[in-house]
Formats: sequence, C-alpha cells, structure tokens
Amino acid sequence: EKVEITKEQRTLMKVIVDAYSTHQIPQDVAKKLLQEQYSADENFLLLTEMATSQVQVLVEFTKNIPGFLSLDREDQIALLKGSAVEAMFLRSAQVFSRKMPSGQTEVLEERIRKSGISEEFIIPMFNFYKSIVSLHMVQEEQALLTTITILTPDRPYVKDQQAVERIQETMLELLRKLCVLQRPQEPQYFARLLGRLTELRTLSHYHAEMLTSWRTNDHKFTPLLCEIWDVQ
Ligand SMILES: CC(C)c1onc(-c2c(Cl)cccc2Cl)c1COc1ccc2c(ccn2Cc2cccc(C(=O)O)c2)c1
Repeated sequence: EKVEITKEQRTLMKVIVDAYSTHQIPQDVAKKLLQEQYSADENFLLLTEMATSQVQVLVEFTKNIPGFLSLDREDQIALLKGSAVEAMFLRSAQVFSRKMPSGQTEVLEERIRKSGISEEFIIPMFNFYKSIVSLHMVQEEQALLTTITILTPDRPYVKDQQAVERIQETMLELLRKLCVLQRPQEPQYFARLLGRLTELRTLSHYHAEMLTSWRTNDHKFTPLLCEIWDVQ
C-alpha cells in the first residue's frame, strides 16, 4: 500500500530526533575513556560515571517525548525505572555503531570487559552489540526504538497501562512507516527491530545479576543509580 508520513508524524519525528541527538554524554566524560589508567576498579568507576551521566541524559530525553509528561507522575517514574537499563544498552550499542572518534570504541569495549562483569554476561552483551551494529540503524530508528522501549506499558507498578499503550502505538506506527520507506527491499526490517526489544529484556535480567555480583564485591554506585535501580 502507498505508505506516507503525515505532517503531524513528521513533526513528532523531528521533536524526538532533536531530543535524542541533543542530549549526549558530556565530552569530558567520553574523553576520560582514553585518559584514565586501566584497572578493574578504575574501569568500574568510569563506567559508573558514564551510567550516571547516561541516566541524566535519558531523563531529559524522556521529558521531551510528546505525551510523556501528561502521564500520571508515578507512572512516569515507573516507566523510567523499568526501562533505564534497556535504554542504556541501546544507547551504548549505538555508541559502538557510530565508531567514536580516536579509537574510543575499542577502549570502551576493553573497559567494559575488564570491569568485574562475569564472562557469562559479557558474551550476551557483546552479541547484542554486534546485532545492533549489524542493523545499521539511522538516527530516526535509534531514537524511535529507544522511545518505544521507554513507553513499554507492562513495566512493574505502571497503573494506567492503557495511557502508555496509546502513546507507544503512535511511535510504533511511525517507526513501521519509516522502516517501509527507508528499506523497501527489506520488508522484515521493522520486525527485526522489534525483535531487538525482546533481546533487551533478557539483557536487563542479566543486568540485575551483574548489579548483585558487583555489590557482593563491595562496589559502590552513585545515589542516582541506586534510586533508578533500587539498590542499596
Ligand atoms: C554502573 C556501571 C558500572 C554500569 O552498570 N551497568 C552498566 C551497563 C553496561 Cl556495562 C552495559 C550496558 C548498559 C549498562 Cl547500564 C554500566 C555502565 O553503563 C554504561 C552507560 C553508558 C554507556 C556505557 C557504554 C557506552 N555508554 C554510552 C556512552 C558512552 C560514551 C559516550 C556516549 C554519548 O552518548 O556520547 C554514550 C556503559
């Protein structure tokens, strides 16, 4: 069928992509990736700083999702807490896709591999990164996929799931059209993107175990991470 983006969908798209591209991790944090010395503890500290910065970036981005601020306030918190890890996996995967300048990507990979995460989580984590990189998503797809992840209605403690579903459906329809228009030769591309959201759920279960094992080894998190991840 003839697929076309309506005027209001184009406006919605612009708002989301602008918000997604505006909020980046401050360059000084990204630069530290190259400077700090290598040790499991130093790597953990750097990753903690990046995760904390990412959560701040994520909160700002989420506030710009049209309709999000009109949701029940407690549901807004429940959506953020429930999606933070998944959104950060997506974001970190996109950082790997865009090949950061001056070899930061390799350094970042090295620091994640040597930060006290057990091998059983490293393998699925980097398989996920590879699967995201192989999709060669454009920014619109990255921004919409992150938005759809945040607007997942069945997160724990969400009261008005219908209200969340309504906004998410708008985003899903827009992403579906974008995929058809961007990749006419790949009719399954939209389904493949949504398949990654299933992988993300699995990773977020692994992540809960990663947190426990870090804490067992007496690693400290920042107050913001403790709040969003319900630790300590
Ligand atoms: C608390 C910390 C040790 C941690 O716990 N789980 C994870 C964790 C892990 Cl180890 C993997 C995936 C998700 C999380 Cl929360 C992490 C490390 O978290 C991050 C967070 C963001 C990350 C990374 C890696 C890359 N990024 C994104 C990034 C880096 C540099 C620049 C930019 C930018 O936008 O310009 C973005 C790690």
